[in-house]
Amino acid sequence: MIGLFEKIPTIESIKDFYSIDNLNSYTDRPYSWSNTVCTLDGVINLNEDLTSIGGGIALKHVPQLGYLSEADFRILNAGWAFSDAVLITGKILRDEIDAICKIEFEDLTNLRLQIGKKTLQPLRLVLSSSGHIFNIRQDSTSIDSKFFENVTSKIIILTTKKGSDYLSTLRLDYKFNFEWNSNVEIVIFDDDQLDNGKESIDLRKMLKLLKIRFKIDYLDVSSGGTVIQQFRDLNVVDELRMTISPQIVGIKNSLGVDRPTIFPSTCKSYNCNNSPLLTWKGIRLLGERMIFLRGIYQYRP
Ligand SMILES: NC(=O)C1=CN([C@@H]2O[C@H](COP(=O)(O)OP(=O)(O)OC[C@H]3O[C@@H](n4cnc5c(N)ncnc54)[C@H](O)[C@@H]3O)[C@@H](O)[C@H]2O)C=CC1
Ligand SMILES: Nc1nc(O)c(N)c(N[C@@H]2O[C@H](COP(=O)(O)O)[C@@H](O)[C@H]2O)n1
Repeated sequence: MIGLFEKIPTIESIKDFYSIDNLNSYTDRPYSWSNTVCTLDGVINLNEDLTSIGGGIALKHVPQLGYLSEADFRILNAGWAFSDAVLITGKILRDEIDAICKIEFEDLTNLRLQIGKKTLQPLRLVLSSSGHIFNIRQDSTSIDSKFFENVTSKIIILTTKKGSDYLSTLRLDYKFNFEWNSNVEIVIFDDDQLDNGKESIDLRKMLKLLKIRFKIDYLDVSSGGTVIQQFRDLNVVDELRMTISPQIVGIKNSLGVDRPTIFPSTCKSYNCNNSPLLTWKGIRLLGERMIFLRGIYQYRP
């Protein structure tokens, strides 16, 4: 259960840490885990620029510590390798212009095939009620998006009628300079549920559709805290997977703007009798610095 990771975690160590043997999916939803790297104070994006979060949170550019971020990225990819689909959000695509969410290690795509997956890459799912899934500069007449460049593995955009209408207007207003081909599918949900005055997709309905229509048995939720928290409050996330980066950064950026966190303050209020409890299934330490956690949720009425 407890162990050390190598500087570049080996495929054997990864299988040992993340194996999904003996974990059954459900009839009406996928088995799911969240996948996050955060600081000790729970921050998941320093919000200082529009680059990958590995740079700041996972200490990518700190002298002598860059290997921590490389290991974290490999573990992130490993979560994707064991999944049938990866869920991110429009917010992520707006905040991280480099986000791609594709497995970048050949031994991990091989591992997928060994464990019976039919494709080299999992489906990529984008949740966005508004359809705002691009970072559009004000002065721009075209849109760049690494995520939508050369789409060779399937992307599903989970949105509302309003979001889909917005995406249609974008197609007319902007000259798309990326491929928007038959590998991209838009699924429209009823927008009858309101959250703080904004349309919000019913996540239970979404999960049922993912399971029944898209045959997704294992779902990696690589989204931010807002979505993970909704999953937890609905008791539909089975595991917490988290890399803890050894730094404390404060919940506001240098301009005083709030940073996103893994546990947002809008979370339902629990007490010690009904809070979701975790059992640690795996704990790994890397270089006396970074901690990798894998815990199973126990929900209590
Ligand atoms: N460090 C890490 O591991 C990760 C960091 N991030 C960072 O976290 C930030 C995003 O986190 P959060 O602000 O918590 O946002 P989030 O990624 O949880 O997404 C929130 C957005 O998703 C959409 N959404 C959420 N629930 C929905 C629902 N039920 N129906 C329809 N649409 C829904 C809405 O557009 C909402 O604005 C970004 O800055 C990103 O870079 C994101 C993922 C992982
Ligand atoms: N757990 C974790 N570790 C990292 O190092 C990360 N960058 C993230 N971020 C999430 O992963 C997705 C983007 O990955 P790519 O940079 O495109 O490969 C996106 O969901 C990020 O927020 N998570």
